[in-house]
Amino acid sequence: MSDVKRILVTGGNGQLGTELKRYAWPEGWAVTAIDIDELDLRNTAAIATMVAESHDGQPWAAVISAGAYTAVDKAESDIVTAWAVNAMAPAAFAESCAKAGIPIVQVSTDYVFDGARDGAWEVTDPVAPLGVYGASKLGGELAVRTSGARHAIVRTAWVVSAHGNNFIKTMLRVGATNPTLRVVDDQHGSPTSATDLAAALATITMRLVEDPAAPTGTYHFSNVGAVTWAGFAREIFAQSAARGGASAEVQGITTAEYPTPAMRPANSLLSHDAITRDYGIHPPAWQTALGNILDELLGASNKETRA
Ligand SMILES: NC(=O)C1=CN([C@@H]2O[C@H](COP(=O)(O)OP(=O)(O)OC[C@H]3O[C@@H](n4cnc5c(N)ncnc54)[C@H](OP(=O)(O)O)[C@@H]3O)[C@@H](O)[C@H]2O)C=CC1
Ligand SMILES: Cc1cn([C@H]2C[C@H](O)[C@@H](COP(=O)(O)OP(=O)(O)O[C@H]3O[C@@H](C)C(=O)[C@@H](O)[C@H]3O)O2)c(=O)[nH]c1=O
Ligand SMILES: [Mg+2]
Repeated sequence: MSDVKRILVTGGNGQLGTELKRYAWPEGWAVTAIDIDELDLRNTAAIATMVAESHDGQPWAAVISAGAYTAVDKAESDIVTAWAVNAMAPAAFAESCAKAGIPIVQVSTDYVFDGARDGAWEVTDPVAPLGVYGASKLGGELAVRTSGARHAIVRTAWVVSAHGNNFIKTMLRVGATNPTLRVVDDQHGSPTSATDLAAALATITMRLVEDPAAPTGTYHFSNVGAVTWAGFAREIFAQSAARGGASAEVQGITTAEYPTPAMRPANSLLSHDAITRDYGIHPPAWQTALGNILDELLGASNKETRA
C-alpha cells in the first residue's frame, strides 16, 4: 500500500475529473481529485505547497491538470480569472512538477485554433485563438511546454458526459419543453466522451510515470468522426427517442444567426495521428460514445428490450 503511485487530479468535480475518479485504475495506482473546496486554482502559492507536500507524506507520482475556467462566453468579460485559472495555475503546477521531478499532463482545447483549416488540425499546426478562453488555455500550454517538466499536453474538444454541464444535457433539457431547437450548422468538430478521454489520459500518465523515455509533447484526443453542432443535436435526439427520452426537431442555423460574446472555430476537427503513433490510442466513434452516455442518463433498460 505504501508504494501506491498517487496522481493528483485538478477539476475533480468537473466532467473529466469525475471520469478520472471512476476510471478503473490498475492495482498500485490511485488518484486524489481536488476541486475548489480543497484548492482554489487562483492561489499559486497553495498549488506549490500542495505539490511539494504530497499526500500523507508520500510524493505524488504525477499531476493531471484538468481544472479550468470553461465558461467560454463568460470568459470574454472575466479575463483575469480565466487567465489565472487556465494559464497561471498550470504554470504553477508545471513549475512545481519540474522541481519535484514528476510529469504533468495538461488538458487543453481545440479553441486554441482559429478554425480556418480544411481537414483535421495536426499537433504542429499554428495556433491562433479567437477568444479569451482559447487564449488563456494556450497560455497554460506555453507555461507547461517551457517549464522543464516532462509533460503531455492533450488537446480535446466538445467534451460530453453524463455528469456536469455539457451540450448533451443542455439539448435534452431544452428539448424536453421545446418542439424545435435552433442550432448552429456551420461549426464542425468531434464530440469527446469524458470517459474515453479519461482512459486515454490514464494510459499516457501511467506510461510517463513508469517510463522515463516515454514520448512527451502535444497530442490531440477526441472521439472519431466529424459533425456539426446541429448534426450532433439531431443524433442526440434520435438516440434519446430510441431510449424513450426527450425528442425535438433541430433547425440548422448559421453562426451569424446565433450571436454569442465569444467567437468559436468553424472547424475544430483534431487529427489523432500523434496520439496513435506515440501511445497506440485509437478513439471510438462519437456515436458509440453518445450511446453510452445516454444509456447512463436515460437508463439502459429500454435499449435492452429493443435488442
Ligand atoms: N468541456 C469541454 O467541452 C472541453 C474541455 N476542455 C478542457 O478539458 C478539461 C476538463 O474540462 P471539463 O471537465 O469539461 O470542465 P468542467 O467545467 O466540467 O470542470 C472544470 C472544473 O474546474 C473547476 N474550477 C474552475 N475554477 C476553479 C478554481 N478557481 N479553483 C478550483 N477549481 C476550479 C470547476 O469548478 P466550477 O464548476 O465550480 O467552476 C470544475 O469543477 C479542462 O481543462 C478544459 O479546458 C477542452 C476541450 C473541450
Ligand atoms: C444551447 C445552444 C447552443 N448552440 C451553439 C453555441 C455553440 O456554437 C455550440 C455549442 O454550445 P456550447 O455552449 O456547448 O459551446 P461551448 O461552451 O463553446 O463548447 C466549448 O467548450 C469549451 C470548454 C471547449 O473547450 C470547446 O471544445 C467546446 O466544447 O452550439 C446553438 O446553436 N443552439 C443552442 O440552443
Ligand atoms: Mg459551454
